[in-house]
Amino acid sequence: MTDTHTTSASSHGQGPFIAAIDQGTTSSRCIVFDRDGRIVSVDQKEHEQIFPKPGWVEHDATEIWENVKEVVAGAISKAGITAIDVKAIGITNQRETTLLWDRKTGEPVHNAIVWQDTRTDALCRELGRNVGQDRFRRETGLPLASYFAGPKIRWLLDNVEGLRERAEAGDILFGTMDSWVIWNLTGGVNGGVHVTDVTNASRTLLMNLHTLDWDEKILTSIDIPAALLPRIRSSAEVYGHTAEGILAGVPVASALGDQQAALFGQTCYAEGEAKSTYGTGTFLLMNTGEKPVNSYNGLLTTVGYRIGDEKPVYALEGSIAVTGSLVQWMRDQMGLINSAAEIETLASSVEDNGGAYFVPAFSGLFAPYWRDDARGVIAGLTRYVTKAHIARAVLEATAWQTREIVDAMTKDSGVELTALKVDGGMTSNNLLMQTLSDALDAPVVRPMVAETTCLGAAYAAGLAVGFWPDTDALRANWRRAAEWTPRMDADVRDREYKSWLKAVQRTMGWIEDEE
Ligand SMILES: Nc1ncnc2c1ncn2[C@@H]1O[C@H](COP(=O)(O)OP(=O)(O)O)[C@@H](O)[C@H]1O
Ligand SMILES: O=P(O)(O)OC[C@H](O)CO
Repeated sequence: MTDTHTTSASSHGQGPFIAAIDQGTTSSRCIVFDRDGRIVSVDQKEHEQIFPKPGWVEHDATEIWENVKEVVAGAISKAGITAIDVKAIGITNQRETTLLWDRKTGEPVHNAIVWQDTRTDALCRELGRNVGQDRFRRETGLPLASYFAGPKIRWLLDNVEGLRERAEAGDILFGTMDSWVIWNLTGGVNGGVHVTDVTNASRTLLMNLHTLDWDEKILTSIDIPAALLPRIRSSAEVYGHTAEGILAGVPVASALGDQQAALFGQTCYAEGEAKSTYGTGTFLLMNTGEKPVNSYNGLLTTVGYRIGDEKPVYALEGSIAVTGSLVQWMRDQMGLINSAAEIETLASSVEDNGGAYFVPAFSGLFAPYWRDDARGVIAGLTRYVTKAHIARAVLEATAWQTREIVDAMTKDSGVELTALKVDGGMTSNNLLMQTLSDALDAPVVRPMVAETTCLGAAYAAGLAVGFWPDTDALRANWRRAAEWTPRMDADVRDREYKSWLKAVQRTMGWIEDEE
């Protein structure tokens, strides 16, 4: 278990406090915040990544729930507080990761299928032929891709013996990790509430973006029974109360997908404000106001957040599947570095990439291409290239992928980014942040509290229970911690970007229909 940024509650007065749970792709964490949005305590625990076949990624949801309980107890005890000091709990989570469980026993029927998993490639192609790509984009704001939850549910119904009959009888519940955590927190088999929030529901391919309810026609065409589905609620309201444990009786008062939570934590409350989060993957979201904006350049239209009965706020999103996980791959699968931080030292030992470009299309390519048939390549290899050049190419891959998203965002929204707000684990890498600023030709800024995902969930929960009065009070908490400005010559930037785009083309069409 890791324990970072931990301070005692006494240095932040006597509270009260808000706790946030972030159920992420690699770990679960709980952070306690004070009224100024400062971190009081943190506890975090990683869970196993299960890779049963190439392209398949699963999590054990029971292990995740045990870890969630442990980190909540850890963060509360490190803060030296009790349930009385905690006014609400907020939930944020890895999105799209899909779980079905038995309503009566609380047992998962299968491991959770993780957002990165590509097992539904062929199913998506079949649905595209039978139902049509445009239909999904129009109603849900999303392209038909293995990334989203709907096809994963259908795969489980088709592949776990007897499951469809149990689902049709109403014995099975579906949830993304928000629903699983909330259901368990609020009592599980003893009356747990089965809900999701509108941001998480907007990632299923099953929610109509205009009505903000499940779309019956789409459910019929993917062949998913409505009896499985949770009720869709706003992102900030009291769903129920914690049934037992260290926080028994505390209201569970927010849920947002982690990227939307980061948008909220970065206080992007005005149209045109954007943030980019650098974790396992990278996700750039721009607030587009009260109406969904269609994308014609490969971005997703999604719900940004909805506070109680207020109008929903929409966002355009550019999703990149592999950024921090490429650094993990260099460490765990290749053994070229011993820690994620070491990639900066290795990459800094050379001036440039030595002509190498690494396109990590491990789960196909997400935005702006949405190509399930792509797979990773390292292009431009010669005998000159060393592991240090590859390390540099790994960092540049994150920067150029972001540049492609920013270009698409400008085309779709008409908004030129004057600066990019960043957060997430990779932003501790200075070389990467400088490379990003160079690739974008724009300043990159990081706030004082880099844990914006948990902060956003805490903010939404705090608004729901009146701990903070309004979003203006939250804006006042945002403080700049670091800024990087562009240093690269324009002609070098143009040449490098062109080479990157050429390398991207080399990834496509690797997987053929019959595979
Ligand atoms: N100094 C660093 N340089 C590059 N990548 C890093 C560095 N530190 C952490 N990472 C990457 O950041 C990711 C962890 O960030 P985090 O925001 O905790 O991710 P998540 O919320 O997706 O689990 C890991 O994939 C790790 O490889
Ligand atoms: O858990 P993270 O931070 O890797 O985020 C995953 C995203 O929500 C996937 O859409």
